[in-house]
Amino acid sequence: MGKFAVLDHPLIQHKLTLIRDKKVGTKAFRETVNEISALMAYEVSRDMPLEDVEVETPITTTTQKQLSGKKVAIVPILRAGLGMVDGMTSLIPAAKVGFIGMYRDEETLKPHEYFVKLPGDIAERQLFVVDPMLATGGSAIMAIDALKKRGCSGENIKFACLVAAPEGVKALQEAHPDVDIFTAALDDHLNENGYIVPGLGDAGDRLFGTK
Ligand SMILES: O=c1ccn([C@@H]2O[C@H](COP(=O)(O)O)[C@@H](O)[C@H]2O)c(=O)[nH]1
Ligand SMILES: O=P(O)(O)OP(=O)(O)O
Ligand SMILES: [Mg+2]
Repeated sequence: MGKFAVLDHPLIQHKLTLIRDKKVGTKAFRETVNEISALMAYEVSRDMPLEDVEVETPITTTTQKQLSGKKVAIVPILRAGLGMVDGMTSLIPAAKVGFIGMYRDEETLKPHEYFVKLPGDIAERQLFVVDPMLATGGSAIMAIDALKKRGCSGENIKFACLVAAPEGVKALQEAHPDVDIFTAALDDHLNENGYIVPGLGDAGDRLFGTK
């Protein structure tokens, strides 16, 4: 089974509390989602492999560490996942970005894929799939299905969200037990409309000012 981690760094917790407030407007919501995503990138990338490299400092020659593993791609699930991209790339600037567009049917809560655009070498990369909300888990499961269909291995996929519902974590772990899951908060439950409680509402609408 992949790792499941709640990233409880105080700065992450504090910033997440700020954006749960329904009075927070689009600008502050977007900026804070990016700040949280940067802090999460730091934790999510913690086990990236290193190799020794020789460096000549002004004083001497020394053996130090540099990143050695697979190149990274960040894969936001549109729209809401877009809000996490700038924060992630602020820490991993060389990452490529792939896009999976998905919306949830409001009645059935089933995800519908409407767009996929990925780097050509996606199967060779370490992937960070991002979506602020893991609710039923349907969108994340379908996005990871789409990546596996294109040759990506679950061991190279990490899923990061801001708020997860227990129902979504269970569904994602059952569907993709090889994928690590990181969240800033594990909330209580889903309501009858498929929204996370207490949650923060519809992340896409709050990020882009729609509805
Ligand atoms: O409280 C919520 C719940 C869901 N969303 C949006 O839906 C998908 C995730 O839903 P799944 O049921 O896990 O497929 C996510 O992309 C969000 O955009 C939300 O914003 N707020
Ligand atoms: O999952 P949805 O339907 O909320 O999509 P979006 O992220 O575009 O708001
Ligand atoms: Mg939405």
